[in-house]
Amino acid sequence: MSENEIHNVNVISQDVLITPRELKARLPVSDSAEKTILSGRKVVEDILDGKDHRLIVVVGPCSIHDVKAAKAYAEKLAELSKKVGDTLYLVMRVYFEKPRTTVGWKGLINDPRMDDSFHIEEGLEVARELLLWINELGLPAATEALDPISPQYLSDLISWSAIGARTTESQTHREMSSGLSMPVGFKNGTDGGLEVAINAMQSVSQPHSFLGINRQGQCVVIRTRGNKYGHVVLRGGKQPNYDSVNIALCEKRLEAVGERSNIIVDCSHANSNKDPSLQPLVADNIANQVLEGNQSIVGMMLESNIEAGNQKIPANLEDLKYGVSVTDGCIDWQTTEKTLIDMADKLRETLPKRLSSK
Ligand SMILES: O=C[C@H](O)[C@H](O)COP(=O)(O)O
Ligand SMILES: C=C(OP(=O)(O)O)C(=O)O
Repeated sequence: MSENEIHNVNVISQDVLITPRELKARLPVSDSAEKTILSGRKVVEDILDGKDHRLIVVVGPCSIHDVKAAKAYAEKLAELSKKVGDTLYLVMRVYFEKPRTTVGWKGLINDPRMDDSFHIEEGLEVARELLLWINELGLPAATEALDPISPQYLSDLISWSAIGARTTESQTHREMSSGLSMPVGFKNGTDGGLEVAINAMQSVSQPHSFLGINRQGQCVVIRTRGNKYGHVVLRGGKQPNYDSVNIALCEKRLEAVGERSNIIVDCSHANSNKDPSLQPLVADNIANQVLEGNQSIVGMMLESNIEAGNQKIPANLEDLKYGVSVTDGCIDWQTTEKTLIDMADKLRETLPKRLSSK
């Protein structure tokens, strides 16, 4: 029997990729980017440790598809950060990898030209260049860690990572998270199940040994220390789960397993019934819960872009509308700015007091 009959039956081809070391040598971390990354991780850790009174706000496009628009968005967010930074710590959502319910465009790394040509090496390079640029602007970056190999190429530039609702239960993602250098938020499951996120937190805080790649691109056994900065991100399921009852249930579950009560609320996805225009209402509800004395909400997430809504990827890419999401619908810039300024104004006096009573 020839080897071809039992090997790679469904594989068409394999392309050797640039190594993480080569890509990093081509696009090294500059001093100013490093400063942003170190301080970004430190502030997020301090908030999770109850040492910084601010709320973490992960805000930005559902996915990045246009680098020019992403940079224009980042410039606006960096300006806004100066206005609300005493109360809200803004981290830009820079999501390059999209987990799909069935099939669809999987993001800028997988298919940077958005034409099913899947130039993944180009995608990694474009992603790294953009992350460097955003960090050099002084804005920390957040992303979803979906592919277990891509962090070797990019995660040195990330200050906060999410594990998505579709992968929180996956052992591979928990192992990877146990070795990531930044705090990691675990979404509840798409059905609303909280246990998967609670279990994930318990798993990632422990050391793991698993298969991965090193900087030279070799297959290695990675042995990790465990990540002490896992936390829950409530994103809703069959129903929204940002209300005070669901927050209290989550607090009780965390307490029962001996985990710190740190909760980020995703105002989008099932918490807004996938209607982006509802996100400011969810954000306002969160602000009210904090005003009323909630101690465990440490942040929130908003899907926001330059323009509102979303668009299908057109056959002719020249027909793409500038600044509009090609995945989930987003709120526009004006709404984002108003939502965050209102929230900061509302919480400016309360948040520092909350810290002293924690
Ligand atoms: O945030 C993005 C989407 O909700 C997620 O990637 C699933 O998208 P889909 O259901 O359109 O595939
Ligand atoms: C896919 C996302 O969210 P979730 O995993 O909650 O569906 C996302 O935030 O882009």
